[in-house]
Amino acid sequence: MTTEQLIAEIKKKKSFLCIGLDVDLNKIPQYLLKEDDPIFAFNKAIIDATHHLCVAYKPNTAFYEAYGIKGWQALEKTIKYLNKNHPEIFTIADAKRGDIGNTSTMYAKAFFEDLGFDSVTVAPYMGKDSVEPFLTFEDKHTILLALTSNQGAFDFQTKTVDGIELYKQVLKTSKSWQNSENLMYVVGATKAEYLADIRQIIPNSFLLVPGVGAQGGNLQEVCKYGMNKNIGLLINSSRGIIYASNDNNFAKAAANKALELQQQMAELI
Ligand SMILES: O=c1ccn([C@@H]2O[C@H](COP(=O)(O)O)[C@@H](O)[C@H]2O)c(=O)[nH]1
Repeated sequence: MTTEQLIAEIKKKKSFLCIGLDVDLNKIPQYLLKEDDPIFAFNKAIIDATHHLCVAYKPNTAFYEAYGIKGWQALEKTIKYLNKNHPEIFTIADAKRGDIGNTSTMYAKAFFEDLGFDSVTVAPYMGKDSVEPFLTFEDKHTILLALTSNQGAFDFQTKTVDGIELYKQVLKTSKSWQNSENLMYVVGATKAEYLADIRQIIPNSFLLVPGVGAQGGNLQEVCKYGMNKNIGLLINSSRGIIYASNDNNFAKAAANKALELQQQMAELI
């Protein structure tokens, strides 16, 4: 998907909501465990109930890898279902990859070509040659971790190196990489006070912002400092939406939570 198509979808739906599909078999309604593929059955119900309210879905691959081959098959079925039935929706494999160049190329092929995701999250720690292989894929997006939502972000990301905070160095340096127009960045909703500085460095890039909902990030704060002329934000909520209830009405409860966020977004656009 191109960035222009993503922007058009945001404007059409008046939503920049990304729903995280982080499926934990201990948290889903227990009757689904009787299905052949409970993870896919859960995802399908959530997608069917919420697709008109969001512009992106983000399965975190950890929640699939944890269930071995069955988990990976459920991930594959989920992305194929999305691409077939909702090609207008932006898909994010939250996999946080990145390695030496030839290995990164294989990661990129796995997520972009084999599975068919629009984007993948990548860690910047190994530098330019670990990220550039992802950037060579046309109309695919690499979402680089910049300033993450967790407490550990303060261990390294905000430390000063050569007179500049490391997360700012990641933003500045990555702009010089080949095909950097295919970059987006992760900034945690819990770090909203950093967004004005971040927008000075990358005014036009899209930001994936996790941390609204279960982690306590504030949607209005994020929008105040992080929104740009094209909105430029994908706000993710995972547990806060998909586990709104774990009874027979879980999909409806998820849709109600998604609607609450979408309505708040519509007022901010
Ligand atoms: O900085 C980051 C980067 C990624 N995540 C991921 O986003 C979701 C958040 O889930 P919630 O249930 O809405 O808290 C999850 O997959 C994280 O691994 C993040 O939280 N922060």
